[in-house]
Amino acid sequence: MSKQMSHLDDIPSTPGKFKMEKSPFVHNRLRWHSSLAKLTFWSFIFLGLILIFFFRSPSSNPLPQDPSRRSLRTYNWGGPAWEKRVRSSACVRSHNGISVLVTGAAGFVGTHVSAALKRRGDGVLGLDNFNDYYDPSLKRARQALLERSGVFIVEGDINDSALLRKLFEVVAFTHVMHLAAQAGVRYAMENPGSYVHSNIAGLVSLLEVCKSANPQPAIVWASSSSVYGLNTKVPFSEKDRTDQPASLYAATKKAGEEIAHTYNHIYGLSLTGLRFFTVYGPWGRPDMAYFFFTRDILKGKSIPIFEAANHGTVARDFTYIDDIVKGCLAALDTAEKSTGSGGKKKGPAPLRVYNLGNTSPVPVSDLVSILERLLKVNAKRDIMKLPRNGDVQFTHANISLAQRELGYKPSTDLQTGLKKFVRWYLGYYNGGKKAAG
Ligand SMILES: O=C(O)[C@H]1O[C@H](OP(=O)(O)OP(=O)(O)OC[C@H]2O[C@@H](n3ccc(=O)[nH]c3=O)[C@H](O)[C@@H]2O)[C@H](O)[C@@H](O)[C@@H]1O
Repeated sequence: MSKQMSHLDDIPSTPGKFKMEKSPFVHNRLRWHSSLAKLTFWSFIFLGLILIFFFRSPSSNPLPQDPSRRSLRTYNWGGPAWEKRVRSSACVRSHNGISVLVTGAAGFVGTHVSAALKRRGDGVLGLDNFNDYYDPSLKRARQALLERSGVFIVEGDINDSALLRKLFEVVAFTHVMHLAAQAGVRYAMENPGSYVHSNIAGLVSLLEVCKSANPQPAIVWASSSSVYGLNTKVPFSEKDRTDQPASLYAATKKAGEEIAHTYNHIYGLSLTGLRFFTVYGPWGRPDMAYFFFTRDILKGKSIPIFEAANHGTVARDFTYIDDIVKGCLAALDTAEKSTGSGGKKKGPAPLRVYNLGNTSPVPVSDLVSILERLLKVNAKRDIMKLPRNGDVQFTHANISLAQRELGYKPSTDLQTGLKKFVRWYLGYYNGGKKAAG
């Protein structure tokens, strides 16, 4: 050890009592030494903080309360028992049946489509992240319903590529019915990130896995009537312009249609987008107007009814769930195979888009009148100007393409459909006594 070092070692530990050496060399060494000590000290503190954070991290404590951080949730999957359930649920039980991965299976449309597929003997495996955009207990009740008919819902996110790859490893799905999405037009202004997460990143994650699967599945997925945005030509036909979305929700669905084009073009994936028009019915979504109007009419709360400028009517082409389910099954049945394999395109594959609507728009105020009659309660109407929150004034589907190519023929008018909804609602929420989310 050098002399100088031993001298430095003799420095008193109380800095205030230390007399500075004149030599600049000694001065620098001293500063270096004390900075090293400080650095070590702070590194320990920092490491300690990281360890504390790690052990309290969301893996064991998901953050369902914060919707923008839903992606941080982790799910348990894997293992022989889990694989057995996956295989058994996806097992085809009818001659010429198909095996379908249904994403968003605990959702409104997902539950109905899964049940219908299972009923006719197809293999069905559900996937859902059970997020808390609306009351998750409703999703759990739908899950219980599906479980009773033999459909297993894997808990996980479509952004989890490892999980998706595992599912395709366990089952050679012939089809994917992709219904997992962040829905709702107005909520996009509150939580834009969740739309990008589910409707764009999630879609790409799913298509990436589908493109590499061998065999590649055919994919049918939920687009939306909202892609017509500010289009004023009615009824809306698939050939009309869709480049003026009025909400971020609509923009992400439109982006989905363009992304579908790319994966079809490069990888030969068979892709069918279905533009749903305001789907309603039993087991529906509590964020939709017909649902929370029912809840609030029963509670005696006033309901906001939007109207356009100059008392202009706001109307929707409300479409009953059973008609939508028939359209979904027909889209799956007519989807030709994807042509690629192992991520390589072998030839052109179909790329389709269909309107699934009811072809008869109903003003929102008429929807409220029907509900009043069915519930036998007068609504407290609060007529207000259509807020600038992404809503469009009206929707109206031209369904001739779906009629021709899918045999789609909606047969439920709003009065009949709402009657079925109200019957379910009163039963499910115990005559309105149980709280509706
Ligand atoms: O078909 C579609 O493309 C879309 O249909 C619905 O969106 P929307 O038609 O806006 O359905 P609701 O939120 O149930 O609204 C229905 C009607 O009630 C009106 N409304 C809504 C809320 C409210 O407080 N007051 C009110 O008058 C809306 O302006 C709209 O005309 C779904 O929420 C979307 O996920 C779906 O993609």
